Amino acid sequence: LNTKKQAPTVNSNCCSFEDYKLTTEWLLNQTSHRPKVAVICGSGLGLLANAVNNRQSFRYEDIPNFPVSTIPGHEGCLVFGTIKDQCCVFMQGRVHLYEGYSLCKVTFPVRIFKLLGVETLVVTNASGGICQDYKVGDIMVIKDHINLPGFAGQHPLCGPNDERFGVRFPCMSDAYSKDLRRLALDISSEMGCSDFVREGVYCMVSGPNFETIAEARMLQVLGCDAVGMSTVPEVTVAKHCGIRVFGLSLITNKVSLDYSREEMVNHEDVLLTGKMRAEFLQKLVATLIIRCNHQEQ
Ligand SMILES: O=P(O)(O)O[C@@H]1C[C@H](O)[C@@H](CO)O1
Ligand code: HPA
Repeated sequence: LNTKKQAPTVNSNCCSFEDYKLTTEWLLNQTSHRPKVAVICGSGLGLLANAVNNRQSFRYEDIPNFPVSTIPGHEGCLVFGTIKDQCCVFMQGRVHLYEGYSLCKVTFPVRIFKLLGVETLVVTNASGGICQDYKVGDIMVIKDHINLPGFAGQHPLCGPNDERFGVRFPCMSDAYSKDLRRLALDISSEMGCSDFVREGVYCMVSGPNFETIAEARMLQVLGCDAVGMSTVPEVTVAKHCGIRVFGLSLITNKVSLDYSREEMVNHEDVLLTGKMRAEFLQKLVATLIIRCNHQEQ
């Protein structure tokens, strides 16, 4: 009698191991770069990849199985190259749940990075500041996150677990590397920029609308310092498969917590703030990449 339980077919597990393998092999055949660090660039932050030398770039639509960005500020290019002697790969733009992608597709690139041999993932995003001390243009080193869609079952690891990537019940209490957080704060201080670099908790909402005031107040009570529409699924999948994670969130707007406030947030302003902090962010990420291997894992 076969007692092995039949795994349910669920939407969230739309990619098979063969899909991941096919994409990885395609990339390995196209490039001789073998990155150890991957960077995901958030809204308006694709210019972080400008630090890369010996570039080789692929459009997402040309990579088999790769999800394609549909949002302005997400160029949709996978850029391989080097920063000093560190081989790295940058995603210029990501895809989001609200674009209609399953979380399996949203996190597809992370598992490709794993199979390519990536050991460290740097995630970046644009977010709204909930913490009252935060100002537009501040950079928040992500200390921890709240997976709000995950509470409602929108979780990238729902569905049959593939042990080739990780365990069924991964620990998330140390999702963001303490060593890399400390390194980023040291680099910021060396650059004389500590006054606008903070550490805090990022909360993911599904979007695409920005928060109502009542929702923003609820997030404040929950302990969120910043709110955005990405990152958490990628971090969860990276941590599941043993990739070390570091996260940066650019505060592009202050979230309204007050009914008398008349400012309205929009995506164009989010992208503009990215441009304002481009130079600093690029230097911070590049220096972190150069120095990250000298840190304990
Ligand atoms: O990809 P990220 O999280 O940086 O994008 C943020 C959240 C929304 O996608 C968009 C709103 O302006 O920017
Ligand atoms: O205020 C925001 N809310 C959610 N996502 C965001 N991304 C940039 N700003 C915001």
